[in-house]
Amino acid sequence: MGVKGLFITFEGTEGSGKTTQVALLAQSLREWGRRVRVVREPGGTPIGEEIRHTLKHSHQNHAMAWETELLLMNASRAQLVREVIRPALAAGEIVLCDRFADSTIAYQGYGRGLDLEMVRRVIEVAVGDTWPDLTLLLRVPPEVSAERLRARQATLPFVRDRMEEADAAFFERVARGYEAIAAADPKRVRVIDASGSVEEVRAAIWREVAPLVALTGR
Ligand SMILES: Nc1ncnc2c1ncn2[C@@H]1O[C@H](COP(=O)(O)OP(=O)(O)O)[C@@H](O)[C@H]1O
Ligand SMILES: Cc1cn([C@H]2C[C@H](O)[C@@H](COP(=O)(O)OP(=O)(O)O)O2)c(=O)[nH]c1=O
Repeated sequence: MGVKGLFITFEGTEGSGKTTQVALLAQSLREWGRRVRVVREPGGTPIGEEIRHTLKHSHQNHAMAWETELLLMNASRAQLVREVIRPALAAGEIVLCDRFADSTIAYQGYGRGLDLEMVRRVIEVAVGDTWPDLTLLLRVPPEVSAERLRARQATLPFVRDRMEEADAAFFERVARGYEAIAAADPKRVRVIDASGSVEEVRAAIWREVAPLVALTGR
C-alpha cells in the first residue's frame, strides 16, 4: 500500500506556541521516515508572501477594510492550496500548516465580527475540499501567551497593530471563536493544553498525531 498524505493545521492565539510545535512535530515525523512540508499563513508561496507584506504593512495608513483583509487572507490561501498543499498531499507528504482556515473564522469572523456565513463562503473558494485531516488548537490563558510574546520581544502582531482600538476584547472574541470551532467539530479539531513546557506540549501533540500517521502508511 502506498503512503497517503496527511494535512495537519495548527491554530491558536499569538504566542500559544504554534511555530515552536510545528518545527518539533516536523522533526519527529522526519525521524519516523515521513516526508514533511511545513508552511505558514498568510504566506507560504511567493505570491502569498507578497500578500503577507501588504497585510503586515498596511497598518501604516489604517485604511484596510475588514472585507479586504478577509479576501487577502484567502487569496494567499487559494495560492498556497493549489501551489503547495494539494501537490504535496498527492505526493504522499505530510503537510503541517501554521494557521489555516480556522484562523479566518476566529479572527475575521468572531474577532472582526464579519458575517460567519459570508466568511465561510470566501474560505470555500480558497480551499475547496482541501480541508485538514487534523487541527491542533493550542489553548493557553491570555496572560501566558502575553508573557511568552514579551519574552520573545515580539513586535506586536500585525492584526493588533492595524486595529485602532487594539483592545483585549478583540482577542477574547478570537479565543471564544476558537472554542466554538472546536466544539462544533470535535473529531477534526483537538484542543491541546499548551500552557505547559515545550516538551509537555510536544508529547500531547504526538499522542494525537502518532495514531493518525500510523494509519496512513508505514
Ligand atoms: N511551552 C512553552 N513554554 C514557554 N515558552 C514557549 C513555549 N512554547 C513556545 N514558547 C516561546 O514563546 C514564544 C512564542 O512561541 P511561538 O512558537 O512563536 O508561538 P506562535 O507561533 O503561536 O505565535 C517563543 O519565544 C517561544 O520560544
Ligand atoms: C491566516 C490568518 C491569520 N490572521 C492573523 C493572525 C495573526 O495575528 C496574523 C499572523 O501573524 P503571525 O506573525 O504569523 O502570527 P503568529 O505569531 O500567531 O503565528 O494574521 C488572520 O487574522 N486571519 C487569517 O486567516
